[in-house]
Amino acid sequence: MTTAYEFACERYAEHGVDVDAAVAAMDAYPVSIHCWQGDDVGGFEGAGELGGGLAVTGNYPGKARNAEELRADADLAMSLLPGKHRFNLHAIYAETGGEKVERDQLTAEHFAAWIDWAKSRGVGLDFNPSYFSHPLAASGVTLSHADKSVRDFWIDHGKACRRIGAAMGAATGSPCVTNVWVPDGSKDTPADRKAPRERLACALDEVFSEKLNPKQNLDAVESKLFGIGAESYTVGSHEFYMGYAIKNGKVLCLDAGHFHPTEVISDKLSAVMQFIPEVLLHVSRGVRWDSDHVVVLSDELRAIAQEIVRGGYGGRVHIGLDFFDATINRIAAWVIGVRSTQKALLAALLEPWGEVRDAEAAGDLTARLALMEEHKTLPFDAVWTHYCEAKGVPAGAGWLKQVQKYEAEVQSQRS
Ligand SMILES: C[C@H](O)[C@H](O)[C@@H](O)C(=O)CO
Ligand SMILES: [Mn+2]
Repeated sequence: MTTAYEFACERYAEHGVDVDAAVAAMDAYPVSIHCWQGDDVGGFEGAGELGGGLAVTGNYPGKARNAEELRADADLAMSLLPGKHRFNLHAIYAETGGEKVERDQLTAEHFAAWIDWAKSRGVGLDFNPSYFSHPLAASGVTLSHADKSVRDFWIDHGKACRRIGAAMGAATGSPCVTNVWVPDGSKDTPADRKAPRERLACALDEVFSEKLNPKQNLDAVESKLFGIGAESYTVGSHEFYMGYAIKNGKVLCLDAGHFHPTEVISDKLSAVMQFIPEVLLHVSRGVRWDSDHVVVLSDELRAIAQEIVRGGYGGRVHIGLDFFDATINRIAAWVIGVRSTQKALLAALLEPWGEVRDAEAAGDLTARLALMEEHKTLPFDAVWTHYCEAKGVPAGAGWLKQVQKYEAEVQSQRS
C-alpha cells in the first residue's frame, strides 16, 4: 500500500520537486522565538506598566513570573517544534539576583543563566535593548530625546546591550542579532520633524561606535509607522532606518505589523535585498493595526516564506517572531506561531516555482495563474507529518494535549 508520504512524493515529483531535499532544507531556517510572548512583555525588573505604546490584551492565567518559569515554558514549547530554533531576549529579562541594576549598567553576567540554558540546549540567542517601560522612557522619547542626559542614558543602554549580544554570540557559537527599536514619536503633529531624526541618527552612531565581531553580534534596526501615543510622527520611520541601514551596513528589521495595513513585507523583501546585506524579519500579524496577534498560516505568511525561498535569501534573512497575546495559553501561542511559520517555509520549499516562473517568462499569464492555484492543493500535509515525525514531535494537534497537561499541572499553580 502506498503511504500518504509516498503519494505526496510522487505528486510533487510530477512537478519536478524533490521532497526529501525540501525537507532537509528546513534545517537552514531556525525561527527566533521571542521570550516576551511568555509573560506579556513584563520582564523581571518589576518596572510596572508596559510602555512604549505597546499593548497586550487579555489575562489568561498561568503566565511565567520569573526566569525559571519562562525557561521551563520555553522548553516545553521547543519540545513541540520540529528542528532547532533560537531564543530572543529583551534587556528587561536580565537576572540581577534581586539587586536594582540600571539598564545602562547591564552586563552579560546578568544573562549568565540564559546563556547556560541556551548552550545546554544547543540554541542560539538573539537580543534587544529595551527602550520602554522605564521612567526615562515615560515621555515616549529615548534615543532622540532633546535632553542630552536622557539621550546618553539610552545610548549607554544600547552600548551595553551590544556587548551582551556579543557575549551571547561568543558563548553559543552563533551570531546574536541585537535589534534596536525605539518608540520615539509624537502624539500630535510635530513642529520640528528634522531635529529628532538628526538626534536619533547621531545617537545610533554612538550606540554602534564600538567595533564588535560580526561573528558574535549583528546590529539590526527596526522601523515603525506609528504607535499608541505616537500616532502623528515616528522618528524611526521606514525611510529613516532603510537609509541608516544602507549607509552603515546594518541589518534592517522588517516587522510585519509596522507598515500601513495595505502594505506587506513579502513585497518589500526583494526590494530591500537589492541594497541591504541582511534582513531580520519580525513575523507578526496585525489585525487592523499593529495588534501583534499570534501568527497563523495566512496568505501573507506564505508569501513571506515564498519570497525568502524564491529569492534564495535563506542565508541573509533572520526569521524572528514578534507577537503577544494574553487571551490564550502563552506556550500554545508560541507553538502555533512557530509551527505556522515552519509550515509556510516548508510549503515554500516544496513549491514548484520553476514552472510558474517559466510560464511568466514566456508571457503565458493564464498558465501562471492556473499553476499557482493548482500548487495550493498539492499534498503538503503528508510532507509536514513526515517532517514532524522525523524530528520526533507531534505532527497534528497532539502537541496541544501536552500543553493542556502542563497547564493543569504547572501553570494553573501560578497565582
Ligand atoms: C517588544 C516589541 O514588540 C519589540 O521590541 C519591537 O520589535 C516592536 O515591534 C515594537 O512594536
Ligand atoms: Mn517588532
